[in-house]
Amino acid sequence: MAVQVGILGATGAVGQRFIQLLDDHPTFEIAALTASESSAGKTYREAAKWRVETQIPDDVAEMEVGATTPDDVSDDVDLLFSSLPSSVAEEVEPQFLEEGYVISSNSSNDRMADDVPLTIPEINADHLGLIEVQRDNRGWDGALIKNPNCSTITMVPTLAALDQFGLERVDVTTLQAVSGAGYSGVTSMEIIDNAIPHIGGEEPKMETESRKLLGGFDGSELSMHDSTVNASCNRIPTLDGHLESVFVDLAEEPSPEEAREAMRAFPGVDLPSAPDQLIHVFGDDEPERPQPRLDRSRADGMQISAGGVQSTSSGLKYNCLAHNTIRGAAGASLLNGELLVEEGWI
Ligand SMILES: NC(=O)C1=CN([C@@H]2O[C@H](COP(=O)(O)OP(=O)(O)OC[C@H]3O[C@@H](n4cnc5c(N)ncnc54)[C@H](OP(=O)(O)O)[C@@H]3O)[C@@H](O)[C@H]2O)C=CC1
Ligand SMILES: N[C@@H](CC(=O)OP(=O)(O)O)C(=O)O
Repeated sequence: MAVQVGILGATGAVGQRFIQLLDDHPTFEIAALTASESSAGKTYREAAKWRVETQIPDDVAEMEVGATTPDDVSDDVDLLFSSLPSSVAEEVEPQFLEEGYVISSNSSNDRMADDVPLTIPEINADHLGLIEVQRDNRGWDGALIKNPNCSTITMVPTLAALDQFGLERVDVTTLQAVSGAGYSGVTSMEIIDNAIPHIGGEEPKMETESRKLLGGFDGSELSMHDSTVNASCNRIPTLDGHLESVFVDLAEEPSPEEAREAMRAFPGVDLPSAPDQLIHVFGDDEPERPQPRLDRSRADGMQISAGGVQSTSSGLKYNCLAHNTIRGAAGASLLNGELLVEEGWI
């Protein structure tokens, strides 16, 4: 039977991606859409300024948008996807959790909380065990699970693949697409013919979230991975797709080909929205790849790409890329929702 899902913040940039990705989903059926008070009571077609390249599915277009309160969401909804501004999510998500809802959230609040699973299914599905700890700590009947920041999720699968060689230090510089800032985040006058070498709050997120994702879980407590991570985050005038230049120090000295093979061989998961191969790796015959325009839509935007792998004096350097609003946002929450179903939490 279909799992009934709701989307909190359904009219926004990430909310629209949820609707696109949930169209014809084999397990999930959209049963509730919420947004701010100014959208509540309107049909989705009236409320959303639709900007995704595919059309609004007809059944969704005519659904009524509710306010973002538990009273406006039916008890029949089994799973909520959350794409609210984090300041709003911080206030509203606990109201739903107290009512027993399970939330797969893309918002950044609570990502680093000790009792909140921050999960990429291919990397650390075992961290879902924290839900028991969370329920004990907070007295919620529901459960809160987060996916990481879009720049973090672009890099972490490659780091997870290289950790078999003893990951000690990471230095990363990002080239991030404008869609990450939302539709009104950077103006055309600011970004055309330009690059902005600062994205507020982004660097600490990459430096901490990646160590939580790569860390261990002993059944009751998380431990952070003991590498050092330094990030420099930059906005450039691409629309979608974050490209990152990564330098890693490793305890061992794998050749570039061994590193490429480790990334290629990194296992995927058997979930409906997961790519068959998590990381697409370009060989040294294509040193100019990955590129945002050419590679962001691999496996419907769910695959990570890597290339340009070369040795350095202390390890390796390479480039990686992911679609920031799909693998980096709505697709990441969707995959976590599929994991919650697969593991019996819903
Ligand atoms: N864009 C991206 O690439 C990424 C975004 N994120 C995160 O995802 C979240 C959503 O981002 P994005 O979709 O770009 O944001 P948008 O501003 O495009 O959308 C925000 C959504 O939240 C709703 N909303 C705003 N204020 C309230 C409120 N007070 N009460 C209830 N609902 C409200 C809006 O409804 P209404 O239309 O009625 O105003 C809209 O549906 C953010 O936390 C962001 O940081 C994370 C990773 C990547
Ligand atoms: N800050 C990211 C997008 C984002 O909203 O991240 P987070 O989910 O950590 O708030 C970007 O600018 O590309």
